[in-house]
Amino acid sequence: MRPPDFKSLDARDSSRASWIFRSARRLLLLISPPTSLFALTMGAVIRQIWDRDAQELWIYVALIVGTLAIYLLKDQIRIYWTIFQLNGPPTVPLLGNVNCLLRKDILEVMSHTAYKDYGPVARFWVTLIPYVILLEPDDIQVVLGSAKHTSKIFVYRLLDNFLGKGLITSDVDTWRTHRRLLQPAFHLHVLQKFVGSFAERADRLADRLARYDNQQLDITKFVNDAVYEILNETVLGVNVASKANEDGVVDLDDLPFRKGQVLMTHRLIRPWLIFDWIYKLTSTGQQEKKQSQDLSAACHRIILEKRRLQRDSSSPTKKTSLLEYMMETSERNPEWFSDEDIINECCTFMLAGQDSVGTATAMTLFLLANHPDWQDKCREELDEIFAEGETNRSPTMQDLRAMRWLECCIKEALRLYPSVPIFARKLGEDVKVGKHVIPSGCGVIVLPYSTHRLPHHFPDPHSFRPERFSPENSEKRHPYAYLPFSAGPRNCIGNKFAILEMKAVISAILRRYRLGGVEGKTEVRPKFRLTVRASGGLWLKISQRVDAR
Ligand code: HEM
Repeated sequence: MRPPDFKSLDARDSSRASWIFRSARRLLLLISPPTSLFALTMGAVIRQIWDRDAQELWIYVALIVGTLAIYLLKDQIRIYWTIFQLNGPPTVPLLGNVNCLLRKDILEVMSHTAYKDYGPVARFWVTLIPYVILLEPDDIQVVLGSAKHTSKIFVYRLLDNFLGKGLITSDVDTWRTHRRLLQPAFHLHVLQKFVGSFAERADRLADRLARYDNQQLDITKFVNDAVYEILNETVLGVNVASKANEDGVVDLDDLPFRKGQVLMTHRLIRPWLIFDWIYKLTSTGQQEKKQSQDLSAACHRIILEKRRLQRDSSSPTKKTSLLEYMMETSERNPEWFSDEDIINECCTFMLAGQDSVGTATAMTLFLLANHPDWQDKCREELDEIFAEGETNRSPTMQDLRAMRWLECCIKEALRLYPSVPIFARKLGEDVKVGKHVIPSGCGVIVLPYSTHRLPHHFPDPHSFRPERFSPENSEKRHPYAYLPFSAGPRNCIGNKFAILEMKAVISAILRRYRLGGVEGKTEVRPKFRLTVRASGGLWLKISQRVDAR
């Protein structure tokens, strides 16, 4: 069928068309200049078509579609333009650089060669989506330090099932509201209530180690058990002691928070699984969905039980966990914080606070075992805090805060082996870093594992030197050079919680045991995961102190 002959439109239609174009032009001039300019050009083109021969119609249609496509994709085009000017690892068709995540030496590349090979601003392709990697603290500060760049990149969506739609993965608007509501729960005066639980579970761990006196052991599992018990008590308010059998062995297997598995890399190296509707059809997808449903159901059961207890109790029950704090927040702000939000945030805390703290605590113990001078320094500090005869005294908040050398050792362990070796943001506006302008909408990756080992910020970067974190040495450092907990408005909300908890666990062990290295197992063999792991475990030898405090 022939297209209509526009020239045959009658005069009445033509004058109505002119009136419509004139009015539209006036209206557009009131809107923003670039949009108006674009729309006016398009209007002029359409007007031309209106007056043209039918044969030329298709050329104009093609021109319009092309211009429209460029206009709609202009942000993507700018991102690709920037990316092609940056260096980065060699790519593989379709996968981009995702295969790098599977390299055994990926952490070694991050810590030893990435900066030398690609410079402070590099590019990284996750399938067909390009990202910019920033390694220098000055550049990182521009992004992390600003409230304009608090969005997360799409990859975080792949964590939804595992972490729940809580603070880590939620969109900016939800995140802002929830962060404001939950921040007070992590103030020191609230954390103070958890110190008893930290100390009690740490003591139980120290008791459990007694049967390994003068033996070698992989400390990882012991520490992970203690951390899991602490989270059950402090986040969910589960009475862990009531779940111990006659031998003191705690059984928390009825709760599913330990069985979680992060399947992000599994999906990234199979790009078709990035699409939720395909992933949900696979057995892994269904398994992950079931896991997420189990976590939600467990939290829901606990909430109902707590509500029942509150109803049945004549006097107001004392809040002893983050869950109870969140229930109260929800009662006060039902329109902003629902039961579903409580469940999501509970799952997030349970999972975000598990391996991160477990790895950092085990790494610190391992490094102390292999650096006896620092172990002695920490022990002397503990001997000053706990007088003779105070062997059974649990630490108070003041005691924990007075463990300054121990804090330096924990910080140094987190510098060398940051539990979270990678995280990312999406830019909310253009950002200038060095000679490059990174366009708004582009994803930016931060690698603490690389930045923490830049020799111009941390001289002798691969050595364990906790004195770097003494107040006088820290003062001179760039505030964004050290990022184990990220930084800026979307940093780790559990930062102080984690440091206090680690101090409680490590000090309980150092008060009762001397730690030594195990021949042939004195090096950490770090493995890249969402949270760093140690391949082959973290081995040390423990012996009871005769002069325990
Ligand atoms: C050594 C222990 C820990 C380390 C190294 C660590 C590290 C981090 C890092 C790097 C982030 C930023 C992630 C990102 O931007 O994608 C983060 C966020 C977060 N962490 Fe931690 N974390 C630790 C312990 C904890 C604990 C104990 C909890 C809770 C009980 C927790 C809860 C969270 C939450 C909820 C966020 C999201 C914060 C937000 O976006 O507002 N973390 N953590």
